[in-house]
Amino acid sequence: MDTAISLRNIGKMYKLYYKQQDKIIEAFGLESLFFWKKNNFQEFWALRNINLDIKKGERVGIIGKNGAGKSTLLKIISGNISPSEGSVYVNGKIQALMELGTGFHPEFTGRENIKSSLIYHGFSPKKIKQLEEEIIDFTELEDFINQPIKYYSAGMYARLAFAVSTVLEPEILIIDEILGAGDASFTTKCSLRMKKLTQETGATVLFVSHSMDSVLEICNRAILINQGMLKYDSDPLTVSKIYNKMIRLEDELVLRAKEARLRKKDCRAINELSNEFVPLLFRFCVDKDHPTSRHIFYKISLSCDDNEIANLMVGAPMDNDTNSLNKIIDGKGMMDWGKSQHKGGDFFRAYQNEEGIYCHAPFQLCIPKHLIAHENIRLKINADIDKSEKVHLDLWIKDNYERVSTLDSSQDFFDISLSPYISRIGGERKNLSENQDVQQLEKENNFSEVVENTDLEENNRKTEYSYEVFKENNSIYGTQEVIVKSVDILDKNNTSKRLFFIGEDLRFKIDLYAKEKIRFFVLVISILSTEGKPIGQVYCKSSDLGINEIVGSETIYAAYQPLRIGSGEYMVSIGVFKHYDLNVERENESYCVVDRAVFFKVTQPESIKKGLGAFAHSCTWQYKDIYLTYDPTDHYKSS
Ligand SMILES: Nc1ncnc2c1ncn2[C@@H]1O[C@H](COP(=O)(O)OP(=O)(O)OP(=O)(O)O)[C@@H](O)[C@H]1O
Repeated sequence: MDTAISLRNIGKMYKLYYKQQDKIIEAFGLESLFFWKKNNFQEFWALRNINLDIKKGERVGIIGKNGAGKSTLLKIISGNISPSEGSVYVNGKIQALMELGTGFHPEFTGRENIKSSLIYHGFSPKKIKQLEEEIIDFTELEDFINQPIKYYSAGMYARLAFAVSTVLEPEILIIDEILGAGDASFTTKCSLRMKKLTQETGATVLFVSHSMDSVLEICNRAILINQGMLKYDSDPLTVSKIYNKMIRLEDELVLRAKEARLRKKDCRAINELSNEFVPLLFRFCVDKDHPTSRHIFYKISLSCDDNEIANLMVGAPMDNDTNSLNKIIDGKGMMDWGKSQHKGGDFFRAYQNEEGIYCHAPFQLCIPKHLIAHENIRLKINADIDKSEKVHLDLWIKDNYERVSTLDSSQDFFDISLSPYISRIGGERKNLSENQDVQQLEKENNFSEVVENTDLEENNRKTEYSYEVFKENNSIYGTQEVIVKSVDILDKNNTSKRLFFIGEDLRFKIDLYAKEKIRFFVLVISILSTEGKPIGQVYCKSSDLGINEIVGSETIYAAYQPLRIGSGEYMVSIGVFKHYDLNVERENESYCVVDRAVFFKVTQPESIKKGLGAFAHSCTWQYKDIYLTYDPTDHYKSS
């Protein structure tokens, strides 16, 4: 039999206790105490519906964002925790290198730890002597081997743990992140050893790492775990491309969400994701207190002009993750959401009588702040509504839930315009958490992150990078006889983008507007680092473009073909000046300057592993009368 691991319908549910003492009470078996409310926890599915077969000799990389469920999966396979549902079949002796600090004694020296591990595994004294030297040799820790390992760095520890585990010739080797602590040359050494192990002894390797390079180097198969589900299973290159694309799309969304909010000189790193979104609190309810039947909900999403901007797979793992922007709110005994379920690959929950004291089934979806006033925001719901009663959809606006729609059983897909409602949230200054349910939840369940204080009015932006936005952000100055009406950043397909690769084509589209006739102006674009350091400046006179006068609207493009600046975040100032003299220090008189209020980001193509530096300069090589022009961006483009 060549199967090493087989997982069928694996799911892992953690009980999240509302109060710490509930956990302790259950752990000590004191549930019978009269004052303890039974079932005082939330069910949190960290993994669900995982089906996976791994053959002997495969080296499988497990990829996914933080909190995706990778470690939970490995712990289930290694037997550290048991699954809540499904079956695990493991064929072979497992060695698991999971967390630093496990397996070794901190007070023992490196050598003593090696010996005790080998003794534990029943090797003869002669074999121990031979393996001890082999391990020390592999770790290159000769100088430290007689020191207690409590003084070891994470990298040193990783070397020792890896070397010991691999000489034990495991049939299945599980490695979770630990090699990340080592340096690049050590990773290569480990990679070779793992390949040897799989080829010579048919060992199977499961490997978790955030480093895509290590996965590509070590593995011959990769799986992508996202929000507790197995999303892709293919060769490492394909899966790493899908993963990188997923990360890039999220990056792009954050950049766009961020851009409408950023003020002059306010160029913090993109790390406060949740600050860029407005939570919308919805609920399902019926005319009575509780539904009399079961109404099934599958997927709920928000879209803007048909682009999905938020989605919630109801019933899928982590659908009630309090750290998520989009989630159902399922306080037990408070809400009427049934348990998370799945059938034939579809996840769902029922809205049913759970005797929740709030008599409804609430959920939250987050909308990027700059889209709150958009005229085409729609809520899409896949559901199976029982015909015995109507289910209402309400949205929390000002101090109340307001009815947005009523869902009846004649359809299973609902497409509801939200714009009339959420534009009113735009005028709302109140903290959503003044909602009584949410307050109660926060109090009882520590769900403080369910809703946050959102200064909605202030973020009620019209469009991205428009004159109105610049003005509201105090990012504009000048006489305004000509104004920068809007700015967009386009790629070579004219798609609006904020995230570019070095060597890609980037074009600024600048819409100008003059109420009265203006005969001459100079357009200047200045790119700066987010610390304010000038990176590059270009300018152009209107007369050079054949513009003899401007009245009304005109569009001017500035193309960077190719973009030569290196990885990083950049801000852009765009100025329309009356004249532009490079030889004077003081600022030239301006019609309109958009000051450091347009942002974009540059990354390098994933296939390029070397750091490309701050600027992709071209150069001409010469040898005697041979001239050879080398443009690095030609190379990046083909990558
Ligand atoms: N003992 C636990 N109790 C409750 N929740 C847990 C527990 N262990 C993990 N979780 C939750 O399960 C989810 C998956 O966690 P896991 O550690 O498997 O993710 P991961 O993909 O390994 O993340 P990372 O890359 O950050 O290590 C997370 O939301 C985590 O908070």
